Amino acid sequence: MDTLHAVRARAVTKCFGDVVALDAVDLDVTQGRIHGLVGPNGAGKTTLLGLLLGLAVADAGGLEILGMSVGRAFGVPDGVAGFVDGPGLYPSLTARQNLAALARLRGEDPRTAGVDEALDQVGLTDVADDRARGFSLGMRQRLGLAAALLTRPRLLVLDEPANGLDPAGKRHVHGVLARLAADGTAVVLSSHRMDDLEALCSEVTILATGRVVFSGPLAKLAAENRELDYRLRTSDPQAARRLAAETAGIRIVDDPGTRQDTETLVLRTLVPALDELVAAVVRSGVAVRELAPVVSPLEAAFLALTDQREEAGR
Ligand SMILES: Nc1ncnc2c1ncn2[C@@H]1O[C@H](COP(=O)(O)OP(=O)(O)OP(=O)(O)O)[C@@H](O)[C@H]1O
Repeated sequence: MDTLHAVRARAVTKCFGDVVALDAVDLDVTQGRIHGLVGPNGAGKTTLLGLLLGLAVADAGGLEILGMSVGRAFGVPDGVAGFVDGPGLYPSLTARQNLAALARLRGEDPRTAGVDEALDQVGLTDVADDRARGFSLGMRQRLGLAAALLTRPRLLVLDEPANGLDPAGKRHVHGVLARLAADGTAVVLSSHRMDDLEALCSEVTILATGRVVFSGPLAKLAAENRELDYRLRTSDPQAARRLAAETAGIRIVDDPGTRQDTETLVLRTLVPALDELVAAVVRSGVAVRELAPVVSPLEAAFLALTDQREEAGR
């Protein structure tokens, strides 16, 4: 048994009729890590999460979850919790009653199952006695997460967990996931929010039309040899523009978002040339007031890799 891997998928394929939802997908998720799944609509994220939750079985390939080979049986594997397409809740029960009912279904005493602690962790203590029927999408997501926490999972699987969350709700959920990972639980989540993925995940898998186009540490994407657009604001925009034009490997690009803003330059370049420019700007007595990528490295990689995929498929 491989104790380090919470998930090990090899060449997993899943079709719905003629649609190949997953095409020979490999996925490794290490225990104690938060692993993000990202991809355009229809890329296969929910299908893959569904396989991890035992909601469907693969047509081909090998899938090991928490060291156990998943065969052709449906059902949530031991130690796994989570949900896709929103959590299943009893609308007529309160938040607390929902969790108590789930504890009872698993044969536990609801008084000692950690119901109140779970509600507290996701920030729902104040509405513990309100019926789930009246809950917003974000509150339902948080209650679903609390239900998953009750099972003390070793693998937590979540489809778009930040959907509908307000900033406070998001802070709660991010905190819960980070604590779970610190305690050794593996978390696999999908999201369209690059900022959430960057804040939470140590690893990401980018899917496009059912295929893995990148899988690995986020840091590797940042370090990939890829040009990014950077916004540079200085105390002397004209001097900065002149220096940028003189620096090899830097292109000044027109950014529609800042066309009115003559103070800011948008530069397309690799990191070493950017370093050279910043040093030259500072040497010439000009202050750097702001320097940031126009889109994050993850988003840039996502756009580049998923575009490539579409080009290749044409
Ligand atoms: N039950 C199903 N029956 C038929 N086709 C399906 C079914 N589930 C998924 N598909 C198809 O499989 C492909 C992958 O869908 P999936 O829902 O996994 O993508 P996704 O990456 O989660 O997309 P989104 O970001 O829109 O949620 C799509 O083409 C979808 O239409």
